Amino acid sequence: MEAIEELAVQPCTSSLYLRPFRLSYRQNGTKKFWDFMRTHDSVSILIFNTSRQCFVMVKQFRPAVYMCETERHHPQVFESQDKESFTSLENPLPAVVGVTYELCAGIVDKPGLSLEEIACEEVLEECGYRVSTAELRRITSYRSGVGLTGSRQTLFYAEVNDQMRTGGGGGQPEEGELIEVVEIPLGESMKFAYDETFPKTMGVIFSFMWFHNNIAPKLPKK
Ligand SMILES: Nc1ncnc2c1ncn2[C@@H]1O[C@H](COP(=O)(O)OP(=O)(O)O[C@H]2O[C@H](CO)[C@@H](O)[C@H](O)[C@H]2O)[C@@H](O)[C@H]1O
Ligand SMILES: [Mg+2]
Repeated sequence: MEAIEELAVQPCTSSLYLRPFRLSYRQNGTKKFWDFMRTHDSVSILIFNTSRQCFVMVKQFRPAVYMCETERHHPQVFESQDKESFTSLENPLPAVVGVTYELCAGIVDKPGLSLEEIACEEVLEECGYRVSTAELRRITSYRSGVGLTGSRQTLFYAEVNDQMRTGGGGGQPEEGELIEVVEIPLGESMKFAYDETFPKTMGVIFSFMWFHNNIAPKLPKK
């Protein structure tokens, strides 16, 4: 996962994944505008393995996170205004600065499928567990970015056990996905949640707290 080479950055002029727009409007008499992006909604799934009393999560290289870290070290990296040219990155930072811990998640980009069906596909592709839609519990949904995208993420909970594991997960190689499945033991989960040395999404922290409030009190005592 961590052999990232031949980095080059370029302005994005057209994309399947995001489209920038500017909305102009008048609010209580004041003229304003706001720049935003259209992106896909997403689903994410908190997975708890009851056989091993651990959370099943994914770890992956995130270019956006990597480039934020890169800009801190090389502030000029985004400065080129030329729409065509690539800026090659000399002496790139190690890829590990762009690797984050996340819930299993995926974008909602298949019009024929329900959120639950997409969630089950992601659990299988990314983590290797076969879960049916009836086994998912909807926790809630929220806006994952109100300033720039406004997109909605729906969070589910799934309990799995070792018998439901049908493969290693790891994402879809044909889509270029390279995902490492990681297990966080229940007993270490809140320490992990607040340990800033493990870069992670807010969904991880929120869902661990949800689990501790809603599921942990009802777990059979071991
Ligand atoms: N910007 C991009 N550039 C190039 N290729 C891209 C891309 N976005 C998606 N892809 C391609 O589409 C695939 C989609 O993967 P997933 O459906 O698992 O979404 P992901 O978990 O990355 O992000 C989803 O889930 C996370 C976690 O919640 C949300 O933050 C996020 O908005 C949502 O897209 C990627 O592997 C890649 O091939
Ligand atoms: Mg994903």
